[in-house]
Amino acid sequence: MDNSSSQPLKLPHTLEEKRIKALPPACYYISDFITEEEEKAILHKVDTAPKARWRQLTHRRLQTWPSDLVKNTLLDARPLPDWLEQPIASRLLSISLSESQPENIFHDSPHQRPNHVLINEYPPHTGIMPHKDGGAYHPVVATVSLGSTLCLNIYKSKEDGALDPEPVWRILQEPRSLLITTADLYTEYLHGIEPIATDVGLSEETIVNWDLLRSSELYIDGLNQRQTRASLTYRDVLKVSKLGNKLGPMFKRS
Ligand SMILES: O=C(O)CCC(=O)C(=O)O
Ligand SMILES: [Fe+2]
Repeated sequence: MDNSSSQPLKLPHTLEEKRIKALPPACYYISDFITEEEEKAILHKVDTAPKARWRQLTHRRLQTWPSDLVKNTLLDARPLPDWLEQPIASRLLSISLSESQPENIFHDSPHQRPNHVLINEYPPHTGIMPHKDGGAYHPVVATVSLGSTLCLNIYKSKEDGALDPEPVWRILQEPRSLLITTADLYTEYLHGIEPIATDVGLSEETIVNWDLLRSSELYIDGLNQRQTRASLTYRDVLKVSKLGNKLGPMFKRS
């Protein structure tokens, strides 16, 4: 493969260097987490997965690896396939929290690593309603974006429980970036993606990770024209069924 076009990755030594300071602790944004070649190879794997792997929703389609959850439980306890393990999961686990905390971001999760990947595909005009991820996962969410930039909105529930339709914060996610959200952002706030073709009003004032972007100059007109974006969401499912290992091949999906 021709690697001449790709820049070598400059990964940070610690996540702390890439913390989004305007957000409650702690969220991190690494603009160049994978190379263009790695992005291409992963997109190829996503696109060529067996048809039965896809679940088609009204607008969005998704894959789950190694499988869907049943009653918040992972029944299929097989490890992630190699193309989801390398380079993303291993790289994720190789970065320390900070100079004084050599542990990685999954060090205090039950399996000390992500055991589940959700792949979502968003053509332009496609989003995801504001939601919380719920109790099935350890509250660390690592999302790698492929193919296109788009804006993730963070919302707060009002006193009466209704959703405040104005996002409190907006995070821009570039292709090949990694976004990690944890703690309060996971449990107290909602997140969603607007079903639009162009993100508008982008600026240093409105985008909390503006200073961490790879190419903020692309958005100085305040606009981002979306292409199809795929996201890989890595999480640790708390409950893994022991029975899962014993299920016969009939129950297993390739
Ligand atoms: O695609 C994303 O970045 C968000 C996906 C998400 O929030 C979810 O699937 O729960
Ligand atoms: Fe979510």
